[in-house]
Amino acid sequence: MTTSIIHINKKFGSFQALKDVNLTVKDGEFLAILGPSGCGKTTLLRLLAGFESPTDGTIQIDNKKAATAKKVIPPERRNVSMVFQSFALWPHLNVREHVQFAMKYHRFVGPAFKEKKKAEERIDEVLKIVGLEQFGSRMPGELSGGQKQRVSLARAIAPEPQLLLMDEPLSNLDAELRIEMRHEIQKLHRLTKASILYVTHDQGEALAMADRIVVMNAGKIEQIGTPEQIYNQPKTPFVAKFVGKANLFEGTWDGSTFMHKNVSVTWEDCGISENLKEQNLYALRPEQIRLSTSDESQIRGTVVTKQFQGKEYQYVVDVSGQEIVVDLPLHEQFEIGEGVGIVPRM
Ligand SMILES: Nc1ncnc2c1ncn2[C@@H]1O[C@H](COP(=O)(O)OP(=O)(O)OP(=O)(O)O)[C@@H](O)[C@H]1O
Repeated sequence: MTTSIIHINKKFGSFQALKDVNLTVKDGEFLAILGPSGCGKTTLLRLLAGFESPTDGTIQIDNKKAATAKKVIPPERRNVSMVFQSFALWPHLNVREHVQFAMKYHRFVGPAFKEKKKAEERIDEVLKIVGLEQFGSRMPGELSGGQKQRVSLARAIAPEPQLLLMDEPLSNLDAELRIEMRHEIQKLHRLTKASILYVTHDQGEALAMADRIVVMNAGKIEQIGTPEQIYNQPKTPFVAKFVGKANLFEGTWDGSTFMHKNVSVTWEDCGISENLKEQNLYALRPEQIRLSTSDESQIRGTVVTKQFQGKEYQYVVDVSGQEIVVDLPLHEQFEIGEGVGIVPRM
């Protein structure tokens, strides 16, 4: 099933939350919507679920118009399920009843599941998929955060939706559990073969799980691409900074050579996107820089902070007022106050 978002605009009063958004979710694809707080991620998901209507534009699900400014097909008539950040469980239903309820009231449940025995088998199956086969009679109040999120995943996949919408499903879990659940969600994607639209502000989650990432900023799409394209070839300064935490240097490009704006330093192209070149920028991620105490670089600065990160040290170097972030292996140590040169690792 393909879902298309065509020239979508969404206004709340005079505030425009989405600005001419165009996007296609391919059949079976895992698409992450990545962006900072308030950029419009949840609004986009709510439009797809049918909880909001667009101010302008069209949403097409499975080649049918699901929403325009004039007509919106309600959530229960779309073959779509949603998983919420807050789990959204019903306090009076046990685990098994949550899944049962979703299957009973989901209009698209296949005829096979309408038969009681088949429905019971399907409930057993999904509880097994999410690892809750022993917890069927537990009430939500008797479950941990991770188990609650597993219930909401089971409830969402039970009716076999073709599009699964996930709104920051892991953000209420602790760091270790989040990493574990990333694997679970990927497994679930393989098993269900549903298209997944996964909203997150965590770049690690998006890079780890998605087939493609849509980076949003202030209601607009900045870039769409595979995790590798987004990380290695950011097209805009925002994507370079938000996803790769890149340092941006201003200068001029002459073919494949970059000349720094203030000092006579030239750098060869290490895969900078054409769009950044057109803006006369050179992006270097923290791990693409080394520091030097010799005079091999004229871009000189002073180490202002040094933080131990386990596998590396992270330094901030002040270069004429610009803060350059650099990650160095443990054996390349510098001290706060030390004068250093910035050198790309080619
Ligand atoms: N019902 C509403 N009425 C008015 N403004 C709204 C409404 N819903 C969302 N907004 C505004 O639209 C913008 C986008 O909100 P949205 O919830 O989509 O952002 P988000 O990217 O999901 O953020 P977060 O990561 O913090 O959840 C925000 O500025 C928000 O304040």
